[in-house]
Amino acid sequence: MKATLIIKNIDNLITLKGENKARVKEELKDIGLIKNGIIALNKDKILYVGEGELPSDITLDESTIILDGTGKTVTPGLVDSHTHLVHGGSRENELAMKLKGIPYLDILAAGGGIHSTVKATKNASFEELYNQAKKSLNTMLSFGVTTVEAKSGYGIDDFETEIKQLEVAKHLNEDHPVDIISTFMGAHAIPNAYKDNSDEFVDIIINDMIPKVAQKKLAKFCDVFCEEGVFTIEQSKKILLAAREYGMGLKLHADEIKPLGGAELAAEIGCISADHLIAASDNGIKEMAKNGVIANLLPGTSFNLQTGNFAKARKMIEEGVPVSLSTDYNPGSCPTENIQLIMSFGALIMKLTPEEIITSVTINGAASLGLEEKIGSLESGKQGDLVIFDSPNLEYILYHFGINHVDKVVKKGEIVYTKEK
Ligand SMILES: N=CN[C@@H](CCC(=O)O)C(=O)O
Ligand SMILES: [Zn+2]
Repeated sequence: MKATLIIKNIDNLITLKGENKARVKEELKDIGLIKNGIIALNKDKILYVGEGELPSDITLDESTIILDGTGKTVTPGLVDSHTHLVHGGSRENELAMKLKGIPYLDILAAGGGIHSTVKATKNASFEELYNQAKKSLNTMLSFGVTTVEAKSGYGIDDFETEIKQLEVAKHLNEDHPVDIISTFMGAHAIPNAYKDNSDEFVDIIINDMIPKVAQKKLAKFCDVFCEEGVFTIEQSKKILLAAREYGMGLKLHADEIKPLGGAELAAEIGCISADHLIAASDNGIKEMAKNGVIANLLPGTSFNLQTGNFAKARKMIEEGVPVSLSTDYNPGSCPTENIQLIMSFGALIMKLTPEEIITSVTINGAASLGLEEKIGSLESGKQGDLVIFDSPNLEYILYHFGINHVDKVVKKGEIVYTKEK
C-alpha cells in the first residue's frame, strides 16, 4: 500500500491506542507512547503506526510527503468538545464588573451576559457570524484542534437566530478543515418575554424548536443550561427527553455555579456528557461514574469567572468518571480558543497528570461527541488527524504555558496548518 504522507524519527509519538471508548481511572495514563516513532498515512486514513522504519509492504513514491519528527511530539488531533463558537460581538465590557466582584448570574439576571450576546448575534448577518467564527476556528486549528463542538443558544426565543447560528456552523463545517459537530442549545437563558412563565418557553422549545432543528438535521446533540435562575432540573429533563425522541444525543451544562443536581440528572437520563460540574455533589459524581457519563471539564471558565472554584477532577477520576477537557470558548465566561492553555490549567490547577490531560483532549473528547471509532487515537484505519508539536515531550507543552507549541496540523491526511518560522 502506498503512503501519501509519513512522519519519521518522531521523538515522542503519543498514539492513545486501545479500545475505542472513553478511558477511566488507570486507563487514562496509558497513552501508547512510542519513542522513535513513525506514522504513515494513505490519503485521509492512517496506514501504519510503529517504531523505527516502515514495513516493506508500505511503499513511497515521489509524491509522498516525508516529514522529520526529530525533536517533536506527535499526538492525535485535539478535540474541543464544548464551545459556543458562533456568536456576535464580544463582552469586554463585563471585565470591570467582574473585577468589582459582580457575579456572572447577577449580570445575566440584570439582562446582560448571555442576553447581550443574544442581541449582538441577532443583529449580525450570516456573513458577519460566519467570518467571526471562521477567525476563531483558524485560531483553534493553529492550537492543534481538528474537531470542535459548536452550540447554538444566542437566539433563544428568536428561533431564526438559533437556525442562523446552526447554519453558519454547517457551512463552516463544509468549508473549513476543522470538523464541526453542532449542538442545539435554545435552552441557554430564559428570554425576557418569558421571565414570569419559563414553562411556556420550555413548551416552545419542545414543541416547535426541537422538531424543526431535527427535521433540518442541524444538530447532533441538544444541551440545556441547568442553573439557578435559568432552567430547573425538571425543565432540563423535559427538554432533553424530548430531544432524545428526535434522535439527538444529550448534553447538560450541569452544576456550573449552584449544586442543583445536574450531575445526578445527567446520570439518570443517560447524557453522553455533563459539562462544567464545578459544584457537582459527591453523589452526582458517583452516579455519573456508574452510568458512564463523561465529565467535560472547563477550567478556563472557572479561571475567568474568578470564583476560585474548580471541578473536582481528581475525585472524579478516582471514582471512575471518564473526563474530557475543553475550552468552553464563548464571549462571556471563557473568551479563549487556546486549548493548550486549558491543558496547562488541567495540570497546574486541577492536578491532572500530563497523560490524563492528553487522553482528555483526544479519545475522551472524541467519545463525548460519539466519534471514538473515527478519531481520538492514532491507529491504522482511523482518520488521519494529528498534531506535530515543536516540543521534545508532552510535559513541556503543559509546563511552558500560555503559548502555542504547534508546528504542523494534519487533518484527513493533509497538512492544513504550518507555524510561520
Ligand atoms: N454557562 C452557560 N453558557 C456558557 C456561557 C455563555 C456566555 O456567557 O455567553 C458557558 O458554558 O460558560
Ligand atoms: Zn458552555
